[in-house]
Amino acid sequence: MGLRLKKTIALVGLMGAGKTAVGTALARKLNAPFLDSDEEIVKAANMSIAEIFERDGESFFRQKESQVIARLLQGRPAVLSTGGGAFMSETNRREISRNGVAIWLDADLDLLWARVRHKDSRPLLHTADPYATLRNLYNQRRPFYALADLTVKADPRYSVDEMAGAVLAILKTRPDVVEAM
Ligand SMILES: Nc1ncnc2c1ncn2[C@@H]1O[C@H](COP(=O)(O)OP(=O)(O)OP(=O)(O)O)[C@@H](O)[C@H]1O
Ligand SMILES: O=C(O)C1=C[C@@H](O)[C@@H](O)[C@H](O)C1
Ligand SMILES: [Mg+2]
Repeated sequence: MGLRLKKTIALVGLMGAGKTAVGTALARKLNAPFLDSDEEIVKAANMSIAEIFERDGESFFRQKESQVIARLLQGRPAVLSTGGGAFMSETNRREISRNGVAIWLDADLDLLWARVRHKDSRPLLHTADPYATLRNLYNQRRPFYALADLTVKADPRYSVDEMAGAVLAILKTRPDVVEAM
């Protein structure tokens, strides 16, 4: 039995939650397009996110991020992986709820840290104590992520594909988002 996506699913959560990895697997399961706001910004600017932060600053990045998210939400229903900070913006939250459904991939701090610690592609973690920075972001941002329509708790034992399956199981309880065909 196939499933048809009726609205765009926006995945939200901190760096390392799996928005990109799980989103890619979920889109495959739903036979839907996969979009990643970070990736779209990188393509349009022809620069990495770290380079954009360095050259133009975070607030410029946030403006571009809002524009890209608004544009991507206008297309046909898709799985949209958002940047880790996108859901902090009230404008972005409103756009997402008007046009789609937000799902928080909720991973514990230690799991997030295990996944991001060896990569230097995340400019916000270019600090003297990146673990403390991640912990601060985790504490500041959880109340905002909790505003998402749905939450899927990440289990450290899950593979990417199993986590995508857990998201799909929750989506099946939402006939306004997916329908059997
Ligand atoms: N069960 C799992 N769920 C999600 N990611 C997993 C899992 N197991 C391993 N990973 C790995 O953890 C990393 C998650 O990072 P990913 O880039 O998907 O996060 P993100 O939420 O998109 O972060 P960012 O906000 O920085 O873009 C990937 O390298 C992924 O392969
Ligand atoms: O958590 C954040 O604020 C960010 C997460 C990444 O997805 C990128 O959007 C960027 O590195 C900022
Ligand atoms: Mg990502």
